[in-house]
Amino acid sequence: MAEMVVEGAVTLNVEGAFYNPRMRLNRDLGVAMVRALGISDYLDALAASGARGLRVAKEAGAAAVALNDVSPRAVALIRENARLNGLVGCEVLSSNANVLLHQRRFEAVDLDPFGSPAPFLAAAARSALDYLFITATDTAPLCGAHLKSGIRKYMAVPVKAEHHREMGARILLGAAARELARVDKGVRPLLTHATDHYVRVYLGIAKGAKSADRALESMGYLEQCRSCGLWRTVSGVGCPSSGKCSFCGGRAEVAGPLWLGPIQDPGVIGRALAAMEGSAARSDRGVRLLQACADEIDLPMYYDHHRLCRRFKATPGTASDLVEELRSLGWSASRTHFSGVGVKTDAPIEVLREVLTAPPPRSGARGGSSSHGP
Ligand SMILES: C[S@@+](CC[C@H](N)C(=O)[O-])C[C@H]1O[C@@H](n2cnc3c(N)ncnc32)[C@H](O)[C@@H]1O
Ligand SMILES: [Zn+2]
Repeated sequence: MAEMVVEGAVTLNVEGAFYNPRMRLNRDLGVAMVRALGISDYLDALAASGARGLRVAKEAGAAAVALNDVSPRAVALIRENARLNGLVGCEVLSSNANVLLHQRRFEAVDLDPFGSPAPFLAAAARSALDYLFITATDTAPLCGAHLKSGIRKYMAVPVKAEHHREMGARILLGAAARELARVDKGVRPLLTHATDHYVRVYLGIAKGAKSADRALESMGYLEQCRSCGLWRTVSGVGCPSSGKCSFCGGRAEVAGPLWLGPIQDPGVIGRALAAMEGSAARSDRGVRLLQACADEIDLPMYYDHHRLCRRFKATPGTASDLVEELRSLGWSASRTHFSGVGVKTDAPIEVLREVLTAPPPRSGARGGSSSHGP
């Protein structure tokens, strides 16, 4: 029996294999990124119905696309769907992904597992020559809600905090960077987003021990205050934590190791935007998400505007007002795709408190005369 769906430029029979229509945006962006990066040799390592890999073959024009799944039913469907869409040139494989990834090398490897990608990271780090794309739907372990599971899967301690979505992305990026470093490869995140129930990262890979060493310089820890929400980053392999918040004296917890380096490449994202704008699978949400990722300032973590206002007993304006006020004082600030109420800034927390608790009209603070400018 056939259960047909149309997604992007392909028609798929998804009867008896995993197919999640809510992941369409994830696949739309994947196609746009493959086009933006000009990838010609791509492996969909956990392909299910083949939705992702077949769309890459059809819409991104990648010359050599391989699709793999360990399930015989999935493999039969991938073959059928490849035929149905005139994509008989695609290679269909039926291996345990870890065996395949140890046996062969691909320009780009895409991991889209059930839950955590952790069981596949080591083999994928070996196989991927230039690009590694990873989806993780185990957001509770990544973000700190299931602490022990996070530690087991990613050998890192996530701290549950207001910026938990970015915490999850950076724990995943850190785990990938360390796996790649083990095989003398350095990593450069090109696009990172946390959307709906998953985190998705697109990594560029640079070969060589020196590249790996350079990438590991972006690893570190995050000291997080339980009381006031202040955080500070600590780069390097050791984490000298006082255990005490320097702002309010509250208890500070340590998260990590995690990735503290840049997570977006606006140049690549701009090309993905152009690819998406010109494609049949253009989606408003996809365009908005890419634009937001390109526009956010690339510093670790963000504040939740509502929580900041509650903490400082401030009358809430909007997150955009706060961004504008910080910018007018000379600080870097932006909204973030991670949260509708998130604010990223390099301003210290003292400045945030002053800005939020300044007597109205807050616009009186504009004009750049503050002694707190950078
Ligand atoms: C979440 S689904 C993939 C969804 C697909 N990428 C998409 O976009 O529609 C995960 C797939 O991984 C397959 N799988 C699980 N463990 C595997 C393994 N060790 N090797 C290969 N395939 C595996 C499952 O059979 C399942 O079809
Ligand atoms: Zn504090």
